[in-house]
Amino acid sequence: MRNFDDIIIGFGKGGKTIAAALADKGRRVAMIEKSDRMYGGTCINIACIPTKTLAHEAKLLSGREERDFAQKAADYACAVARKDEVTGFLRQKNLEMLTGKGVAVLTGQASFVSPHEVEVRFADGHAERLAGENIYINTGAYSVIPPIEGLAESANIHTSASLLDLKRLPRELVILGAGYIALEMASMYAEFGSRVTMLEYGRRFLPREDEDVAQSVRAALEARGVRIYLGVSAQAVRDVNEDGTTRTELRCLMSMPGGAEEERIFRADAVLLATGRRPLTRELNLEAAGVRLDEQGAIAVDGQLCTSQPHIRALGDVKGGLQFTYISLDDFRIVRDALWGEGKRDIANRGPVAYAVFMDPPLARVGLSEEEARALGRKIKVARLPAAAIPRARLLGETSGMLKAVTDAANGEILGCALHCADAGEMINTVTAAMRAGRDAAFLRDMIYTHPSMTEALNELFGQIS
Ligand SMILES: Cc1cc2nc3c(=O)[nH]c(=O)nc-3n(C[C@H](O)[C@H](O)[C@H](O)COP(=O)(O)OP(=O)(O)OC[C@H]3O[C@@H](n4cnc5c(N)ncnc54)[C@H](O)[C@@H]3O)c2cc1C
Ligand SMILES: NC(=O)c1ccc[n+]([C@@H]2O[C@H](COP(=O)([O-])OP(=O)(O)OC[C@H]3O[C@@H](n4cnc5c(N)ncnc54)[C@H](O)[C@@H]3O)[C@@H](O)[C@H]2O)c1
Repeated sequence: MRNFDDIIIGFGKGGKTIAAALADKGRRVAMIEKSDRMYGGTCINIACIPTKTLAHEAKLLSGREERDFAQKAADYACAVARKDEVTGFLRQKNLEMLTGKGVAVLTGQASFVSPHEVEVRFADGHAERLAGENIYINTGAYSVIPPIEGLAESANIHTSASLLDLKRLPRELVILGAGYIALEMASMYAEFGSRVTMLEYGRRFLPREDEDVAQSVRAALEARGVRIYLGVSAQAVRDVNEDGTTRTELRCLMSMPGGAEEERIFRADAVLLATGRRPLTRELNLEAAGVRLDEQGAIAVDGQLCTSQPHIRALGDVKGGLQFTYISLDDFRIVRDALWGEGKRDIANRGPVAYAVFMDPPLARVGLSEEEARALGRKIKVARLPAAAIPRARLLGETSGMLKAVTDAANGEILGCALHCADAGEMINTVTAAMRAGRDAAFLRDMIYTHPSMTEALNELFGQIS
């Protein structure tokens, strides 16, 4: 059995960053990653980077002259090849980053044998045990597969990971779900040339957003031909052979006004399950380590990410809560502060955390929505601006969307901001920085922004309410 100071399970954002930092301190570190296709973790291999690479390619292609489906499919295959190039490069860089620091990278599946011992099972079937003084769990999340009859037998069912590897552009893509993954995939595949249908179980589109923002997003998708159905429950799928092509039929129950339900069949060349992701703990044999889960099945942690075993910490998606790469990175900062800093960082003091959905145009938000602020009983001022009013949006020809700000009516405190416009994913960071620094609406109103930029729209947006 090999002994290490620190064992990291899972090559995710938080895990690889803490592995590198520990190695820099001269500690003996082992990184266990179950797949040689996953060095660098979910983000660079099967999530953020490949989706945004494809989304970028899709946008470039959508600006081209009219093409027939065969040409669009050929362009899509080239985009997938470019995506593979980008992820392959980053995967190798990530591996070299750790091995270059002397971290022992073991490619096998890890599970606990005892609180300080981990077994690694390699692809060829042999196993090795490692002992570690401290252990960091960073195993991420898995895609939820809803219990729908016939899913396992169908040839056309995908999670986000397998869809990104599909070399053939689907003519008809049906997406179950209308969350983050669904929005990005719907927007991107519609731009590539697929006919996209979203089937969402819930009855409200984007229930966490204000109605006007959700409507703006819906209108942008529908303008690309995306069909959106709410209150849909998929019952069964089956494959049918049509002209030598295997297509999939989804039998669904649709909620009708008045409470009735109607059956409807949707046909697809590919079906994406975008129905949520849950913490991946089931392969870890956590009972052997005495590590407890919370009610949601995530690893239970305290504010500094210690599990029920103080020498074992959990970072990223596996500990529940927000599932973003930058949260996993912030988890690393919390651990760094606990190990070598002042011990003041905590999951409760991250400050405002924004998100961006990289559809076209992107949607980004930080802080409270108008509905949330009102539900809290806050006296608020609300400002709205159509994206079409922004000179840069005009010159880009990207005039769909809207901007919205929510502030405290008495003191101008910025409570929240939702942006659905070109560059929203960049602009939101400016608003987040102002909120984090405790600056008010007048600060963003009077800030000198570059021109012509999308961000300068914050002058006008916050000018309406301060
Ligand atoms: C399609 C998609 C798009 C997304 N887009 C964005 C985005 O634009 N921006 C954003 O911030 N977030 C995005 N996310 C979320 C983001 O990818 C995750 O929140 C983030 O990658 C989680 O990182 P992590 O550190 O928890 O671990 P991960 O990066 O998930 O790493 C976990 C690693 O552990 C390995 N592993 C698991 N079990 C074991 C085991 N038993 N033994 C050994 N190894 C194991 C896995 O193979 C994996 O490599 C997206 C997610 C998806 C699915
Ligand atoms: N840009 C980003 O930051 C980004 C992009 C993609 C994903 N992510 C992360 O990945 C996580 C997972 O994304 P997601 O979109 O899978 O989850 P999600 O939780 O955002 O959305 C899942 C949706 O599927 C619906 N649903 C569940 N079961 C269903 C069923 N059987 N039929 C139809 N609809 C059903 C839910 O009502 C919900 O609207 C997100 O929470 C997010 O943190 C982030």
